[in-house]
Amino acid sequence: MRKIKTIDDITKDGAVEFGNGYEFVDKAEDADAILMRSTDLHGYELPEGIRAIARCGAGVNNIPIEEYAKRGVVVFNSPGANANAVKEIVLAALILSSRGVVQSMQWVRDNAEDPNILVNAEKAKKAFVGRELKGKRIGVIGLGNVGSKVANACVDLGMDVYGYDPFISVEHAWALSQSVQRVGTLEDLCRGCDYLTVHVPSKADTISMISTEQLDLLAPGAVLINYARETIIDEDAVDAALREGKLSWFSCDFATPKTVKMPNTFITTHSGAGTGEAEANCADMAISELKDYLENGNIVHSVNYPACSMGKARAASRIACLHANVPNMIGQITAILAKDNANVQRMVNESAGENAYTMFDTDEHLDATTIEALKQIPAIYRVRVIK
Ligand SMILES: NC(=O)C1=CN([C@@H]2O[C@H](COP(=O)(O)OP(=O)(O)OC[C@H]3O[C@@H](n4cnc5c(N)ncnc54)[C@H](O)[C@@H]3O)[C@@H](O)[C@H]2O)C=CC1
Ligand SMILES: O=C(O)C(=O)COP(=O)(O)O
Repeated sequence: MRKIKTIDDITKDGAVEFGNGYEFVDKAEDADAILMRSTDLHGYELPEGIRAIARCGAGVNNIPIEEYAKRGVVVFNSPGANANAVKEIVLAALILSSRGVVQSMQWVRDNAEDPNILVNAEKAKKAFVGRELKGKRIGVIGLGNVGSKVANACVDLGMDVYGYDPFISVEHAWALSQSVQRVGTLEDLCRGCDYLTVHVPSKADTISMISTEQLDLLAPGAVLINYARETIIDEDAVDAALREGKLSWFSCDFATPKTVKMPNTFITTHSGAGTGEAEANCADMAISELKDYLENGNIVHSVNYPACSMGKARAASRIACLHANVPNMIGQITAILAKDNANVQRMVNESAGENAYTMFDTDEHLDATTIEALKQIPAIYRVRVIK
């Protein structure tokens, strides 16, 4: 029986299904793998037995992925599985930031006792006059799973859409409408925008990427939308821009001690991915990633190890080595296998950044001393006997 520990409510109704051969455990100490969402694992004491973590969702800034890589723990996410949910809430934010919908509804509630409300509403409505999105200029920062969908939807709304993403994938470049105009610098993107929306991960080069310098380039009375992470905007700069009227509105998904005090701001409860469909998509993807890794050693959608696949484990034995991406690893591994006279059927070696993965099938089971010798190679973080 393989054992799974869940952290966070993976779905609203609690339903998560791994199928035969798996059971859920209460303590991470008893588990082989963790299925989780947004809990911050920095400072968490990860038990030695954990081999893999799957984050149901896109952002992994809540997980110390490099530290875990060095401990031989593969971290997965579920790219794209919640992107449509985020796209839809960003479209809502665009409209709510432009049309006084919430304020007008509030007026109606506040005047519910007025017997002449129908007539008085006609007089009140001028306070809620907004502007249309059609023809306005929007800058989209990050054209990945969410950003590319948002950009295309804004084209469909008749907006003048500009995109900035120096690392755009070929897949997302293909998916982008030809009407989205790509620009080469953040400054060129921001210049003259009526709307700016951010869809980048939180990492060293995106922390506070929207600050006074960028806000000053926007059109007067622009709208800023942040459904990515709170760290991406400089909160003091956004607060000042709102108070000075440089920004007319700010919509974000992150209630921080500072955002909650900002004027002209709508804040949701980190609900960008909060649909039943997104929860189910993320859980399905994360569960199949964990199962393929635990049962076959295959790695799909990892954020700290390379993709690597040898299909189902059918040979007598399958071994996986998680190690540093340094020279002569294959030489050292095969030298140990040669000593054991092991016949390797297939071997795959892949690397990504500082980390690498070597997986091989052999005709017979390796003996314990061979496995121990593999573990003793200095740059090896973990050896898994999958079968
Ligand atoms: N509010 C919510 O519930 C949700 C928030 N998110 C956040 O949104 C982020 C984006 O999500 P996805 O689009 O699914 O991720 P993704 O990985 O598909 O796309 C991110 C894009 O940002 C680009 N990028 C990276 N660094 C950049 C930089 N310095 N400048 C410009 N572009 C840069 C990448 O090249 C990539 O195309 C996630 O990392 C997460 O933090 C994602 C899903 C739900
Ligand atoms: O996918 C992401 O990055 C998100 O922010 C969604 O997070 P959640 O699963 O709603 O905790």
